Amino acid sequence: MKNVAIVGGTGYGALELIRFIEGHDYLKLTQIISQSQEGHLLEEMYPHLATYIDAPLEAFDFIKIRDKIDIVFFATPAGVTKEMLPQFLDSPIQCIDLSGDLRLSNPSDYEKWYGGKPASQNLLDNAVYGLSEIYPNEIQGAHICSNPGCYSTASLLGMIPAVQNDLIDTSSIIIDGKTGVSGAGRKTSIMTHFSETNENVKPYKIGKHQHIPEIEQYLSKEANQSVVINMTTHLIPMTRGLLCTMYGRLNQSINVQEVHEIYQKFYQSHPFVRVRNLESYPATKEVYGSNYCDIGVYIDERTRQLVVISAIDNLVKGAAGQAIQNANLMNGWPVDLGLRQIPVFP
Ligand SMILES: NC(=O)C1=CN([C@@H]2O[C@H](COP(=O)(O)OP(=O)(O)OC[C@H]3O[C@@H](n4cnc5c(N)ncnc54)[C@H](OP(=O)(O)O)[C@@H]3O)[C@@H](O)[C@H]2O)C=CC1
Ligand SMILES: CC(=O)N[C@@H](CCC(=O)OP(=O)(O)O)C(=O)O
Repeated sequence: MKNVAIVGGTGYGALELIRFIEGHDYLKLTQIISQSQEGHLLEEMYPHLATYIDAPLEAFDFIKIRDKIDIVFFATPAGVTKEMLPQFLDSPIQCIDLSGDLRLSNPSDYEKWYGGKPASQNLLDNAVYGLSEIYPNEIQGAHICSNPGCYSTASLLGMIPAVQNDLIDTSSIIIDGKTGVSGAGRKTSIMTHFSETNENVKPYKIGKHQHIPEIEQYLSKEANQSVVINMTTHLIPMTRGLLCTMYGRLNQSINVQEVHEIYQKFYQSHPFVRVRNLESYPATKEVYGSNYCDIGVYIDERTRQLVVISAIDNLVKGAAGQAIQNANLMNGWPVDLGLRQIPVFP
């Protein structure tokens, strides 16, 4: 049994971590850390947790963590772990960061896309990128794991089989992304205000989304050449869910059956990526509350475009679920431990 702490205890990512840790055979939730609600019970804010958590929220105290915790999940906004994590470098505690602080290997990319000073090079060098299905060997035994962004997870799982198999012209990739409001976390804002989100679809962060350089970094790595993408993200009136429709121009004569077979083979040993049958395409409700990424493929014969559709729950495969999956990999446990829930439907 490993003792677990969560930092950022009152946020949405933390709530999902709690849900999965409760059902995990080898993880014991020992400490929930909150900078804003120290001393309070989580059920005061979240009555749905009544009877589950009886210990009060605690302030961050490295010494206390060092003495009793084996794994820390950081469900904090960008800007926090680059300051907090250096003190963990010399300890055996495994750290999993849900934020964007350690995802970009080039510090100048962080300054450009996130703003502010990047994490130290030492910290970046010590972190592995936690895209579970693609980098399981690097994640196994890792000390610090940087969990991917939600759009990055859906996009990379959707496009890596195509670029690794050289199916498309990598300069032609377009990603059309859509997400629900929980992607913005619990804090209130005009952006996610009910009356401005309900019955509305709005593009946001056009050309500026912080996941663009992350997707380019890992598509470039897998394609063995520099890849740039176009991605536009949209906020839609739902609570959870994220769907990316991706386009790339085919660079060879190949039919949809062959592409489908490539995708099926690519993910055959990965229980959380479900490649849909031909002519079946994923929807966010079909993965709601689960750690699945569902992928559908199509070829538009008129335009010779490969179309890949990828759906996840932003809070699960896009955040807390993948973080638990990474904890499983880091510790050599079955990858689906604590994550076997069927999606909630309807
Ligand atoms: N929501 C999503 O779908 C996804 C989120 N992520 C990332 O996961 C992380 C957590 O997201 P989410 O839970 O949705 O966000 P929330 O805003 O819901 O929660 C973040 C929590 O972090 C704590 N916090 C806020 N500011 C600070 C600070 N300056 N120092 C320390 N702690 C702070 C607060 O908890 P407290 O006051 O209790 O400490 C806050 O509730 C973020 O980096 C986010 O970008 C990644 C993928 C998807
Ligand atoms: C609706 C909304 O705002 N969604 C967020 C989701 C990204 C996220 O939370 O990821 P990181 O901050 O960890 O990169 C966004 O698009 O920025």
